[in-house]
Amino acid sequence: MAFQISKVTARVSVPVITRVLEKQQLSRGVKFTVFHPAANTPPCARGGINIATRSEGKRFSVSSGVFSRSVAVLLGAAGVSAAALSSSAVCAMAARTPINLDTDKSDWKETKKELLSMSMKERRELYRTDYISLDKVPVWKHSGAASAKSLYKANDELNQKISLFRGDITKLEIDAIANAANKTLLGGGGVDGAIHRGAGPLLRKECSTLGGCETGEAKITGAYGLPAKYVIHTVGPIAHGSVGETERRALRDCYYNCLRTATENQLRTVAFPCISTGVYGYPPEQAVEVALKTVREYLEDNPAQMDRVIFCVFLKSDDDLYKSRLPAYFPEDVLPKSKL
Ligand SMILES: NC(=O)c1ccc[n+]([C@H]2O[C@H](COP(=O)([O-])OP(=O)(O)OC[C@H]3O[C@@H](n4cnc5c(N)ncnc54)[C@H](O)[C@@H]3O)[C@@H](O)[C@H]2O)c1
Repeated sequence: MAFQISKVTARVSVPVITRVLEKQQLSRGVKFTVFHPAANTPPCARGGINIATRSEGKRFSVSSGVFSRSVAVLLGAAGVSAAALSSSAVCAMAARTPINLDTDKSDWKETKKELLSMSMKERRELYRTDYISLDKVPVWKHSGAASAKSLYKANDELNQKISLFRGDITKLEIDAIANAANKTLLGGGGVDGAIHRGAGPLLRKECSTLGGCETGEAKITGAYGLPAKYVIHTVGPIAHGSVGETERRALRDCYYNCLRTATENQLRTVAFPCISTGVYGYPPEQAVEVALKTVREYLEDNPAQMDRVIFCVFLKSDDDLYKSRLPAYFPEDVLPKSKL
C-alpha cells in the first residue's frame, strides 16, 4: 500500500517529498506512525508533515519549511528504519524554500525543474498572470464567406490542429509560446516585453546564459510565472518595409525552427505572435503568407507531432488578415464524409 501525501501547506511540493522518500529507496507499502520526537530528532524537524496513510487515514501537515516539535515521522512496519530517511533528507525536505518568481535571487535551474515537475493545479497557484486554458481556444472554423483560392488540398486532420486567437499570448496555458525577441534575448518591448513581464525576472536570468540568438534561430527556456510551460525565443528579420528573399527565408526559419524545437522537446501545443510585423517592420500582408505556408508544410510533414498551432494575433488588422488567408492554406474539406 503506497502512502499518500495529501495537501502540502508550504510550497514544498508533493513531488519533492515523494522524490526524497523514493531516493531513500523506500519500498511501497510504507506505513507511517507518529511518535513524539526523541531528543535526537534533527534540528530542522520541528514541523508537522502532511502524510496520510490510506489505511490509517491519519493526517499531519507540513508547515512552512520547518517541522513542529510535536510531530516527526518514523518509518515502520515496512521494515524501513528511521535511519533510512536520514535527518539530512528530512532537513532537505523541510529546508526547501518556497518558490518565489518575483525575484532573480532564486536558482533558475532549480525553479524551472520544480515548476515542470508540478501538476497543472499546483502550477496554477504560481502563475503571475491570469490564464486561458487550451479548451477555451477553439479550433479555427471556416466562416463560409467567399474564401481565397486554395493553395493546398483540403485536409481536415490538419485543419483540426489550427486556431486563430486574438489576444495576449502571455495568457495561453499551452506547452510553448513563441517570443518575437531580439538578438540579445534579454527582453525589450512589444510581445517580448509582455512575455518577460509575465514570466518574471528568472526568464531573463536563464536567457542571459544562452549567448543570444541569431536571426531565424530559435532557443527554448522555461516560462516561470507564465501559464505556458516553455518560451521558444526567435529573432525575426528586420525588414522596415522592404522584403527580399533573405527576409522571407529568415522569417520562414523563425516559424520552422520554433516548431522543430517544440517537437524536439515533445511539446504539442504552440502559439505564435505575428513575428517581425511590429517594430521590425515586416509588412503583415507578406508575413502572413510566410507564417501560414511554413506551418502548413510543417504539419503535413509532421502530423503526429503537433496537436495545436495557435496564430495569436493582437491587432484587429492582423485578425482580419489571417481570417482572409487561412482558407487558402487550410481549405475546408467540402466533400461530404462518405456514410460508409
Ligand atoms: N524598446 C524596445 O526595445 C522594443 C520596443 C518594442 C518592441 N520591441 C521588440 O521588437 C523587436 C522585435 O520586433 P517584432 O516586430 O518581431 O516584435 P513586436 O514589435 O513585439 O511585434 C510583433 C507582433 O506582436 C504583437 N504583440 C504585441 N504584444 C503582444 C501580446 N501580448 N500578445 C500577442 N501579440 C502581441 C504586435 O502587435 C505585433 O503584431 C524586439 O527588439 C522586441 O524586444 C523592442
